[in-house]
Amino acid sequence: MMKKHSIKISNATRYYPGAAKPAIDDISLDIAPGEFMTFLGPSGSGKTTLLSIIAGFVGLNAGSVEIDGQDITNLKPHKRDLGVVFQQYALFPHMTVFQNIAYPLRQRGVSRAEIETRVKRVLDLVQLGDFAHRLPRQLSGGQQQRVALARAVVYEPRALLLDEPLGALDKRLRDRLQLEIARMHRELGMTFVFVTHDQEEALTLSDRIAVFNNGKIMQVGTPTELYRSPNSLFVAKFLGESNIMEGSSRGTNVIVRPEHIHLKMPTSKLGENELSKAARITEISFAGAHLKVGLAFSGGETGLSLITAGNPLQLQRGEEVLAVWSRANQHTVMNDDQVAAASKS
Ligand SMILES: Nc1ncnc2c1ncn2[C@@H]1O[C@H](COP(=O)(O)OP(=O)(O)OP(=O)(O)O)[C@@H](O)[C@H]1O
Repeated sequence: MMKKHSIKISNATRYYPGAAKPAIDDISLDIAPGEFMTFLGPSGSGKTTLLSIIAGFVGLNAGSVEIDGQDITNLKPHKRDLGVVFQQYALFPHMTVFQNIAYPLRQRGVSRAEIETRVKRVLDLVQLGDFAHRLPRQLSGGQQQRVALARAVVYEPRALLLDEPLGALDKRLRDRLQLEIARMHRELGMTFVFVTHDQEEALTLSDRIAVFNNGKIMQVGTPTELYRSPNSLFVAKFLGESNIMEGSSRGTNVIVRPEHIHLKMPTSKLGENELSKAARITEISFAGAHLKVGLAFSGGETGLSLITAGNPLQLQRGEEVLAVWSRANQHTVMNDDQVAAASKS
């Protein structure tokens, strides 16, 4: 188990040359020692820029980065002692797997015997023990990326920064490597900062997720917190499907997750803490254990209900129903611009 390190970003702002608005707009974030932190957000929202700021590849116009309380804002990348893995594997093509992984150790003047031990250990960690003498071109994409992971952790950096490391892989391989990355994080106990635009990947892997939009972090929280209590429409939409309705006060919206919407006959009586809206069924589709029921609410919004398969009500497309949910399962959120404005401190 390695020593665990914290990363602190304070009021970070970065303009790319000539840009009218910042790629990173006054972001502050604390990453705890040993935490698996994911930056999640749409393309262009600033995830890679913030990761590159931590790595030292991109500078800041304002703000600071600290590791364990030490200010590293002006430290050169190679002095930061951070492991980095990008989407493209960037292995040395003429070196074997062993030589690739040994490279950062050789550069640091580690002894031959120690190199032998450490490379073996990380090869086992990424389950490539039998591939030490192959060249990168003799490996699959997934295997190459495992070599890149091994090379990034072999010198025991203070944290591992991963920028869409699974982005170039097909879905099946992606799922497998996700599990391997989760296992590596558990076994190493190291701080991981992981960039993705794939919400499922973020929910599977992360201790906490920072949701990016337009150079700002909209919300930071555990997967459960973000899913159950999103603070904005943006976060609600980005993490799964929701029913979104206008709230009772101005500038607010009410959201309810599809699994919390029950369907009843239009004349049904409501319980004390139940709320409802009239709706017409636009679609019914089978999704394994659930039926997915598409809805058109009376107010014009579209919605979705997930009900356990079996269809006891014999629902039909075109039918008028009552969409019902309990008060405890609805969340009132502010509009996105109000949340973004409030996040500035
Ligand atoms: N080297 C650069 N020069 C100028 N503008 C840049 C540069 N790199 C990124 N940008 C801009 O900064 C903003 C944030 O980009 P960034 O790559 O950080 O987003 P991202 O969330 O990582 O997106 P993606 O998921 O597509 O990688 C974008 O508007 C992008 O066009």
